[in-house]
Amino acid sequence: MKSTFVVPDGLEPAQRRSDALAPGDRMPSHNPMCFGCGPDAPNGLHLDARAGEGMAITGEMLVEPHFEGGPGMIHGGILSSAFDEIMGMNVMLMGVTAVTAVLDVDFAKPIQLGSRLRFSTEILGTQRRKIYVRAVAHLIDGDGNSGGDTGEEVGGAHGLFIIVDPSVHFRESRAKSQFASPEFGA
Ligand SMILES: CCCCCCCCCC(=O)SCCNC(=O)CCNC(=O)[C@H](O)C(C)(C)COP(=O)(O)OP(=O)(O)OC[C@H]1O[C@@H](n2cnc3c(N)ncnc32)[C@H](O)[C@@H]1OP(=O)(O)O
Repeated sequence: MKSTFVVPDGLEPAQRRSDALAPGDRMPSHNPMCFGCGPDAPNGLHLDARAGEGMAITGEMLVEPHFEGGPGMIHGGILSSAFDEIMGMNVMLMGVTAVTAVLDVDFAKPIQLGSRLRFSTEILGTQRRKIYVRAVAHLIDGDGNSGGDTGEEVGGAHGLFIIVDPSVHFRESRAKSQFASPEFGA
């Protein structure tokens, strides 16, 4: 992966919450209207994420016709959103609420509409409230085999996430959401 993002030395290892999902379990959406993972978001990415081993998760996404940027190609903002979402879901393995402070994307190869993408992401470590995450995206084989990262690597990303108190961070915005959850102070 080509990147200028700097991951500091000496990170603390991230801790998986004791009741985290088992490897292979589907990661629940944190908000049904979320553009990235929400099942009810009408034009959303509908990322399907699964818990992995250790501090890793995976996800899959179909590149829909309405994700178009250049003719026949994925829009760069869509791929960025997918990386943001899948890395944000990765952080949920820790049982904390964190928001993206920095997103660094390597658009390694053009991605055509109709492709299926497989994302693999892992938490690299933490430093105080900061969580460092890395992800890659591969094409899933044309035969529909999604069992591994066997297709071409088409992108990569790093994310810096900052742990927040959800009852404070979403205090003013939550009234604008169709989704009300006690976790977000509703
Ligand atoms: C609800 C669950 C969601 C789960 C999945 C969601 C997936 C999608 C995730 C998103 O897209 S979230 C939406 C996009 N992100 C935002 O809207 C965040 C907007 N920014 C903020 O709200 C604040 O800037 C932020 C909470 C990120 C930081 O503000 P704070 O005042 O809480 O942090 P502070 O300034 O005290 O900095 C804490 C540490 O982070 C560092 N930091 C903060 N922003 C940084 C930055 N931009 N670059 C580098 N470092 C940064 C800062 O230097 C410091 O490091 P040290 O511990 O070493 O002192």
